[in-house]
Amino acid sequence: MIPTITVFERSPDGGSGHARDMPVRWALEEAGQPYHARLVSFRGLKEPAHRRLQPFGQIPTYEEDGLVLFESGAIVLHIAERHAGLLPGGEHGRARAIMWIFAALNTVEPPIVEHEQASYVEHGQPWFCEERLSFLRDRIRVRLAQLSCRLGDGGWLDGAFSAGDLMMVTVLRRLNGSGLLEDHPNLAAYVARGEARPAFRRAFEAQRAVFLASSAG
Ligand SMILES: N[C@@H](CCC(=O)N[C@@H](CSCc1ccc([N+](=O)[O-])cc1)C(=O)NCC(=O)O)C(=O)O
Repeated sequence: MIPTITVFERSPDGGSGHARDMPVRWALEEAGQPYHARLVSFRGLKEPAHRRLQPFGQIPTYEEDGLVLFESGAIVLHIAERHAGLLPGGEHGRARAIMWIFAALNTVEPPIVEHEQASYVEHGQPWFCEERLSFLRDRIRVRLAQLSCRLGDGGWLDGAFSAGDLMMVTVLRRLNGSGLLEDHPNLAAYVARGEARPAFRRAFEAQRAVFLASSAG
């Protein structure tokens, strides 16, 4: 059975591939797995029909043979466990690849999202100030320096490309153009390497096509 994912009918990211259907699309493309994308409006996200799938009223969700999943990391792992190309064969390599999924979502992404929230959502709030943004950027810098040191001149985080790299590239590309990523040429090259993968390009163009169609309408 072909799985169905839910995606924004009109993504607030303007087709730049930062909404969280992107890693799911990318994983499905790496796995060579066709999928259906159900478009959900902002209003539809909050309606009972979608909340039965995703209690937080968000995308993405993943439905296949009666299974309903949410959380992009969990969906990527589910795909990776059932198709070749996203997790190494050996037990230790597999465990480390899963470790890197968590590192991306739990260690590297939080300061990035917190800085985005502060920049776009907290503007105008009494506590908003440039010092807070600067403090949050410094926290991102710490993680990027640590990751840059670990990656060194490696192609991927742990030998062959894995779901851990898919998630880490997804997280890091949110910093494209911020200057923070560019401060570490090996990280910028790592992200570009991920974005150059044919599976990434297919996923990116698919999500962008949805946005462009919504803009034409
Ligand atoms: N932990 C969940 C988080 C899912 C999530 O944040 N979904 C967001 C879209 S991706 C997050 C996102 C949104 C916008 C941009 N952007 O660049 O504009 C980037 C990422 C959503 O549905 N938001 C609607 C709502 O909460 O009402 C997961 O990983 O699946």
